[in-house]
Parts: sequence; C-alpha cells; structure tokens
Amino acid sequence: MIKIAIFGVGLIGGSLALCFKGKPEIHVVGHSINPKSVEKYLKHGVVDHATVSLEEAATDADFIFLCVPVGNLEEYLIRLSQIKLKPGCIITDAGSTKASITACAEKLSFADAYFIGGHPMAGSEKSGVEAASSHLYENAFYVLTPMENTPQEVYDRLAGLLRWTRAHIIKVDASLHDDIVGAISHLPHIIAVALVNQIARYNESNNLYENLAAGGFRDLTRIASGDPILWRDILSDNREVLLKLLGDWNAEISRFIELLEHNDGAGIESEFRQANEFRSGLPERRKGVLSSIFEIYVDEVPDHPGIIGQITMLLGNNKINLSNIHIIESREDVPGVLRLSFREEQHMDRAIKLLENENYTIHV
Ligand SMILES: NC(=O)C1=CN([C@@H]2O[C@H](COP(=O)(O)OP(=O)(O)OC[C@H]3O[C@@H](n4cnc5c(N)ncnc54)[C@H](O)[C@@H]3O)[C@@H](O)[C@H]2O)C=CC1
Ligand SMILES: O=C(O)C(=O)Cc1ccc(O)cc1
Repeated sequence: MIKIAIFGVGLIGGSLALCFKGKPEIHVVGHSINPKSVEKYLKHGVVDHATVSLEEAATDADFIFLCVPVGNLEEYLIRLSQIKLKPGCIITDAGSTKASITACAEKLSFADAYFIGGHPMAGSEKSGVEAASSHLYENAFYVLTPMENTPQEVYDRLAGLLRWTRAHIIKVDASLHDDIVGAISHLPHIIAVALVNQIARYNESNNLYENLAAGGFRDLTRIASGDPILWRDILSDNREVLLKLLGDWNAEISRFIELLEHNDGAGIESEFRQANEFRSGLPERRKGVLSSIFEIYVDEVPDHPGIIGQITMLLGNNKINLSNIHIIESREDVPGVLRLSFREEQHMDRAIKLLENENYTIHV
C-alpha cells in the first residue's frame, strides 16, 4: 500500500486527494490542525482517513503533500525535519512560489527523506475542499523543482505518482519558476485587484459604475476574488520579482500616457497589433495558470418557475459541469437571458448542442 499524506485539504490538496483516492494500492490521509476541518474532509469523502496529528499523518507516509498557504510551508517543513519519516519518503508542496521553500529545504536535513518543490499550475479564485475537483489538473502543467542532488529515481517516483493528475509534469529551476509565474500569474492578480479598487472608489460617488461594469469587466477581474491570505503570502514571498515586474508595468502604463498625451493614433494601433499577434500565438487548448472561463448566453428564457432547474438538470444528466449560472434580466413580462459558465471548452460545446436541440437560442 502506498500512503499519501496531504496537509491542508483545500482546493489544491482536496483536488490532489481526489486524483489519488480509490486508485490501486493507494491510501490517502488528510491532515489539519483543526478538528472541524478533519470532519469536513471525511464528510466530503476526499480522503480515506483524516487526523489532527501531524505525526500520525506523516509517519509511514510514502509521499507528503504540503498544500497549505505559502506562509505556512516553512513551519511544516521544519517540523517534518524533526520527526522520523519513512526511509525514501518524498515531501513535496503545492505552493505558488518555489525559490524560498526550495532554499529552506536545502538547508534542512531529512535523513532518508527527500524534498521536491511542486506547483500544479491550475486552480481558481475559489478556495476550500468544497471547490476541489478530480479534473482540476487535467491537461495543465505541473511544475517540479528538484534540487541538484535529487536522485533521478526519487524524481521519477514523484512524477510517476502525479500521472494520476493527468497533468503535464515539467522540471523548472525554482527561481526561474518565480520569475515566470510572477509575470503570468502574480502580476495579473495585482493588476486585477488595483483595477477593481480604482473602480470601487469611483463607484462611491456614483453607483452607475457598478451597474455598467458587467460582462467584460467582471471577466477581466475574476482573479481579484482570490483568497486574501493566500495572495498576501504569495505576493510577499515573491516580492523582489514583483517589484521589478511592477517597475516594468509602470513603464508600459507610462507609454500609454504618452501616446494619449500626444494623441498618437498610430502608436496606439501598434500597441494593439503587437498584443494581438503575441496573444494569437498562445497555445489554445492547454489549461494555463489562469483558468479559462467559457461562457454562453441563452436568449429568451421564459420566466416561469423551474426553467433553470430544467436547464441545469439537462446539463447535469449529460455530465456537463457548470461553473456558474447567472440570470441577466428576468422580469415577469420580459424573457430573461441566462449566462452559463464552464471551465471546460468541450463541456460548453456539448451544452450548446443539447440546448439548441431543445430550441434555445445560444450566443457564445
Ligand atoms: N488557489 C489556487 O488556484 C492555487 C493555489 N496554489 C497553492 O496551493 C496552496 C493551497 O491553496 P488552496 O488550496 O487554494 O487554498 P485553500 O484555502 O483552499 O486550502 C488551504 C488549506 O490549508 C489549510 N490551512 C490554512 N491556514 C493554515 C494554517 N495556518 N496552518 C495549517 N493549515 C492551514 C486550510 O484549512 C485548507 O485546508 C497554496 O500554497 C497556494 O499558493 C497552487 C496552485 C493554484
Ligand atoms: O483563478 C485563476 O485562474 C488562478 O490564477 C488560479 C491560480 C492561483 C494560484 C496559482 O499558483 C495558480 C493558479
């Protein structure tokens, strides 16, 4: 039997647990310091066993996944270095930054155990075990940051186990990881939050901002709803990289200020052309670090009780996962528009076919 211990069974740890649970010869144990969380892990059926005891979870484990906020990773690693682990045990983490935790592990001594940093590059703005899914990592990148002295056999053993996630495992240097992920994930989160807060301030004097900021603005800023503690830890851990990136961001924004000051139409056009060209070259069907949302609009939904139930049941019966549902306008006298959101493009495609068969008019 392979014992996998997961510390912090939230969105990320819970999704890993669901990938492993029920697979041949695998036993999944969840750990939290909070007895209520332990009960919740069991209630949601994501683990085979759960415990508040770190020692009980870690002892005899073949793999230990640390899936707590970045600011708590180091204390767990230190505690694990102080107890007797199973020889050959592999400790890994799921933190969104990799340089500091790898440096910390390099300094500690683990007897016969090993540490390999990890970052599954898929997730969402949601948190908690309630949001966990066994499909979260499918077709996403899963970065591993082994150290120079990590034996190949140890790396292969972890990569082998992670095949259950159906992610693409790639090896990246820890500080290169932080530079790149800082640019493609952490910086966009800062920009989204700053943008939302800027508009919220305007809204204080006129709530028409809020009322008109539907659709595009909402989608562009989805990631501003990420968990504040989680993001406090990520940004503060990667602050050196982010200060450099924000300097570059200031330069980008200053260029736009100049273009507008000089009313430089050709310059603005050129900025849009360049962005368009790079963006069209991005891989389309792979999951990226920022999760995609696929949305359709169902027109002329009559306002009679049960219609939403009928639509969600039709999709549910066909194993189509909805990530969100929103009624845009529904008054007794006017048919409404329903916005359905999906995390998987193929789920959206299948939903369109099914709803069109039922004579609904769909806009993508
Ligand atoms: N949210 C996302 O989309 C992604 C997050 N990550 C990383 O994964 C890790 C976990 O994030 P999520 O699962 O999203 O968060 P979450 O909030 O869903 O889960 C965190 C888990 O850690 C536990 N926890 C919280 N504070 C703790 C503390 N002080 N001591 C011990 N346990 C504590 C919580 O009870 C919960 O089980 C973080 O390090 C994050 O940077 C990595 C990829 C994607
Ligand atoms: O909501 C989204 O799209 C995200 O950005 C999720 C996310 C959060 C943290 C990560 O380290 C990786 C992915």
